[in-house]
Amino acid sequence: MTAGFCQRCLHYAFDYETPKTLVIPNIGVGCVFRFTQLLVVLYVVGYVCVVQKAYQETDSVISSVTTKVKGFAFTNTSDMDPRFWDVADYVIPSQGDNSFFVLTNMVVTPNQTQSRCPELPNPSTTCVDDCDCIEGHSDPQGNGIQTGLCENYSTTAKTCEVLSWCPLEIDTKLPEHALLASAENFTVLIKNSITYPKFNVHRRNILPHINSSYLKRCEFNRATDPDCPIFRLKNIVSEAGEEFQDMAVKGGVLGIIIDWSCDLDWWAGKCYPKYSFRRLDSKHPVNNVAPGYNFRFAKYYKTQDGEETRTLIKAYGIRFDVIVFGTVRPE
Ligand SMILES: Nc1ncnc2c1ncn2[C@@H]1O[C@H](COP(=O)(O)OP(=O)(O)OP(=O)(O)O)[C@@H](O)[C@H]1O
Repeated sequence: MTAGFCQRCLHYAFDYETPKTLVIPNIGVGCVFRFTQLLVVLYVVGYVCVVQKAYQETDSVISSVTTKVKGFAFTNTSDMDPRFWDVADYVIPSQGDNSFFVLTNMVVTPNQTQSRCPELPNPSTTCVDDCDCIEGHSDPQGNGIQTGLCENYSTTAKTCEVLSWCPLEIDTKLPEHALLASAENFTVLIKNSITYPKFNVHRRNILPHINSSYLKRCEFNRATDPDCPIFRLKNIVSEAGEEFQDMAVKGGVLGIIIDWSCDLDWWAGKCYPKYSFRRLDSKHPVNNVAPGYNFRFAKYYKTQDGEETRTLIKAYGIRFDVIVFGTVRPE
């Protein structure tokens, strides 16, 4: 037992081992072997080194974006008094976080006061007498808090009365053609500064060769003015493959994508913004439930006798989100 153990130890310590080379003189096997070697070399040199440049360190972009929209519109419809619009009227809010919203269509309900009025008729608000209405009941889909009374909405319909801002908004009256159709000719200046902190690279999309007189008159055009940071809204929407007037009716979200991927290798040496545009809210061709983008806001007034009134606006429009991305590859 002990002798066997000692013998195994001696073999382990003093046996000499060497691999034996087997040569297979066969063209087919040789071709497969060389082809596999070639694939490995192509992957390492071609893809990892040349395409991916995996030998380089990379850094991600830090960016700041500001926008300024310009343009005027004039509306003269039967629903509203003739009205002139400038940027302070149609960009809501006036400053956004990497985005700006341009009002294109709306439902306006003027002269609302805090009072009582019959609800808009629908299966849950129609009533025959007061017993059908519950005092204090409020439905988030409704327009106010029920008073418990059943009132005449029209000569043919009775609905539960609500405490609310009356008269109530009737948003089925959304104009079929966008009210601010001329918003397509508004322009936006996008100022974008970026930093790659690891490599101390700073750039802005107003490139060094752009002077103020050029900035006053230029407009982005992929062929003729690819460096101009002023974009016409219609062109942004059409480059995203959409029709401005269609999108303006119910609103939507559009992405302005700025790619700052830089390669600072001496033979590449480029670090310019590349612009692209795409619609971000899903426009499903079949399921067209709840399309577009809208929200409500109000402007408040006081009448001469001190009563508070407001104009409610259900605003439809296009929100433009500026999305900046990129990585830098240093020399
Ligand atoms: N949306 C836009 N469309 C066209 N030009 C624009 C737009 N926004 C700014 N500009 C022009 O770009 C230049 C730089 O704009 P910036 O906002 O930095 O300066 P500004 O003097 O405050 O501009 P302004 O007083 O004209 O609003 C100005 O000549 C300005 O008129």
